[in-house]
Amino acid sequence: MGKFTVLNHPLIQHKLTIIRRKDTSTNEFRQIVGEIAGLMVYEMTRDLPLENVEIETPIGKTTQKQLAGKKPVIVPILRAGLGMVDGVLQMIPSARVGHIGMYRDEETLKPHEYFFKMPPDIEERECIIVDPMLATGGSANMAIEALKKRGAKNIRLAVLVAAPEGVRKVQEENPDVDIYAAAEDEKLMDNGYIYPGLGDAGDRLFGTK
Ligand SMILES: O=P(O)(O)OC[C@H]1O[C@H](OP(=O)(O)OP(=O)(O)O)[C@H](O)[C@@H]1O
Ligand SMILES: O=c1cc[nH]c(=O)[nH]1
Ligand SMILES: [Mg+2]
Repeated sequence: MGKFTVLNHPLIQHKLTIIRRKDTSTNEFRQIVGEIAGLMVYEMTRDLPLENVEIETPIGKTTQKQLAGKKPVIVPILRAGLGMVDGVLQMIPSARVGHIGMYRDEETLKPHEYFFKMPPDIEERECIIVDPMLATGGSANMAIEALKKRGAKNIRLAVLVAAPEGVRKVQEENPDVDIYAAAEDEKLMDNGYIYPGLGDAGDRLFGTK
């Protein structure tokens, strides 16, 4: 089964509380989602492989470390996942970005895919899916499966708020994928929102409600 890790660093927890507040402005919400995403990706990439590289400093030759292999790919699930991209790119500026467009039907809560565009060679890249909310887990599972269908082998998922139901569903259907969250909340409500959550992440990021 994939690991589920809550990244409960004090800075992450503090910032998450700010964006949960219903009075937090669109501007501040957007800014802080990016900051949390950057802190999360810093924590969740501790195990990325390194390789030796020969370099020359102004003083002399030396062997040092650099990230091994092809650049990782950040995969936001549109729309809300877009809010996490810039924060992640501040930590890994050379990462590639692939997009998966998806929305949940408000009645059935089933996800629908409407866009998919990845950089080449995703089978050789670490794929980091980003989406602020893991609710039923339907969107995350569909995104993971879409990536696997195109050959992706190393996939991890970063969400801000996870419902226990969504974590279970991803672990059951995609046991090879590790999940990282800033918080695990109490439950999923009948209407598909996470309690206490932060509301509709896409609407809060883009001011669409
Ligand atoms: O785990 P699930 O039950 O699938 O729900 C989570 C999905 O719902 C939200 O997107 P939404 O469908 O609201 O689209 P948006 O990002 O365009 O607002 C959220 O950003 C996730 O992608
Ligand atoms: O609470 C939730 C659940 C799904 N999507 C959101 O944006 N918020
Ligand atoms: Mg939404």
